[in-house]
Amino acid sequence: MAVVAAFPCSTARRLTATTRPWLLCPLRCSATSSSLPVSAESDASETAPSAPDTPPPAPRPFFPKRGQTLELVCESLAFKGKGVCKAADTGFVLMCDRALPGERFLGRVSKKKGNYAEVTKVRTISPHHDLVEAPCEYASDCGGCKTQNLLYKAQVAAKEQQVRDLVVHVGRFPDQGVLKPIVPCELQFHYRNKMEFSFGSQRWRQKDELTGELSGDEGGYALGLHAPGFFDKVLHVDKCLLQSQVANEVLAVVQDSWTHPDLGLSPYDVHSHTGFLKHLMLRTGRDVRTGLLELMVNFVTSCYKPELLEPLVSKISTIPGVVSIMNNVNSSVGNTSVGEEEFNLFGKSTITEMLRGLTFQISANSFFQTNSHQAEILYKLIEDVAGLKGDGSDIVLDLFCGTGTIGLTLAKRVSHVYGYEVVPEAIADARRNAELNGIYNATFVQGDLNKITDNFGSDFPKPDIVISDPNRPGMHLKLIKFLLKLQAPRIIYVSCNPATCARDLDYLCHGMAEKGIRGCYQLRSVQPVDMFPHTPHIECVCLLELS
Ligand SMILES: C[S@@+](CC[C@H](N)C(=O)[O-])C[C@H]1O[C@@H](n2cnc3c(N)ncnc32)[C@H](O)[C@@H]1O
Repeated sequence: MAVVAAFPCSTARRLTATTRPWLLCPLRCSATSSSLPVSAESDASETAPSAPDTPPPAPRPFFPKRGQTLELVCESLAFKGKGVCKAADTGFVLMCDRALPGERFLGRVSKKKGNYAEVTKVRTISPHHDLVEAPCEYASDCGGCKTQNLLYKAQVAAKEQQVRDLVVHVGRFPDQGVLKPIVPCELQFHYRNKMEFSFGSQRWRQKDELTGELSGDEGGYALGLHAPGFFDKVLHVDKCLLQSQVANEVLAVVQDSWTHPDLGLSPYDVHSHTGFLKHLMLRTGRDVRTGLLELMVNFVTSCYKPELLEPLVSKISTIPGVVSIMNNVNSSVGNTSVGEEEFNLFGKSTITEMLRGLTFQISANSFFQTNSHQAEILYKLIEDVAGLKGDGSDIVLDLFCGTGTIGLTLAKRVSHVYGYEVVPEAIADARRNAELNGIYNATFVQGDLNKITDNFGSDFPKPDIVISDPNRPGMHLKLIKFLLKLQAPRIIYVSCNPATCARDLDYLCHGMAEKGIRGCYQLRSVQPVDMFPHTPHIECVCLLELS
């Protein structure tokens, strides 16, 4: 089915009605879909199935009103894990947060957005297919794990379907031939190597699980995760099933101690800009020699007062596995966890992680793939499609290289890697990681790939392989034009947003007639990978070859 609203128009560069007529001609709703104003009586003739050879009735125009209540059935999952529902006999799409495939519910129209509307769930009438009990007690509140109560097999099937819909409808590729089955994640819990919790002056909890309405609790200070959509409201959590056991131990110790009046610790208040503790970041790595987990604890505070942290540091440092305690001091009013200054309070100031036989040193603020187990698999898939010649002569261009991990894992079997990345600290990490692993054929350059000039490309030879791993907005048109001119034999497009990925694949393969841009690549494969079970995120590795 066409997931019309999987890619809201505001984020689309070129998904307009003129170039994407299916946006305005959504498919007929499926037999499972129903949406009747609850006050209206069902008209049997509207829902009766058609005789097999009678042509389908024309979709009926539908203009839902804000505040209108509809009975809906969720058909699939789309953008940001929202449930896709259709108004009966109209094909009109309504998106609902926390609706899961097969769920029948009452939804109230909260927003109208061009060719689709958003609804807020009011009440579940009958639950979704593949219902399981969410193991985490906070699953319905915290917003991180939107699909924990959906059987994992169904989660990955929904992700695969989402990629298929986007590749077909946004990318304009045939349904058959390019899409490979999704690679599930073996570890469905405890897979995240980094979590950031916030301190708050009040505990919030969801008053209404369905509408997400919050209420303040008298229970005192909070340490936990932000309520979905709120920068200033913290939901208190004692543990998170996505992080390692040792990280949960540390969280429990901090929770037990930090509010004790004798310690004089106060949470930072984002409105009054007073208070000390801003965030608690927990990063898990592995000792390169023993392979055992090692943990970095990073307190982000509004000023430098190590004496205030001392009682917590002495407790936490005794937990086996804790090898580093850091303090990032961030005196700005912003909510970021990166400090202007960083201090080491205990142990080392970096931890390590291994990927594809290389060692990476990770500091409190380094970017690193957050699921190390699945990153290993992702990078192996990248290497498999890279089609290295085997004689060490390949030139690799690693765009959006972050700390250089993808390029570095290929470096020992190629002639040279050129990496480009906008964040200076990530480039510094990439250079350090190269040295740490004895790699001297990798050059990392800081630069903004959204602002390339005609000169771009003069500093490196023509690559045999381009790897492009942009963040969610995808590639800038300037960069796409550059790649079409460069004509490298292969492009491996690694994406964390299948919608912008499908759009960019379309440009690279089919061009853009209205701008006189000709595509010159063939899409060979799209490999979805589940890096983050229970969340809406989907990663894809796509192989393009010069036509
Ligand atoms: C999805 S991450 C990929 C990181 C790396 N390839 C990896 O596997 O660890 C995207 C990277 O693109 C960088 N980035 C975002 N916008 C950029 C831009 N305009 N120019 C260059 N790099 C950018 C981000 O800082 C981030 O490191």
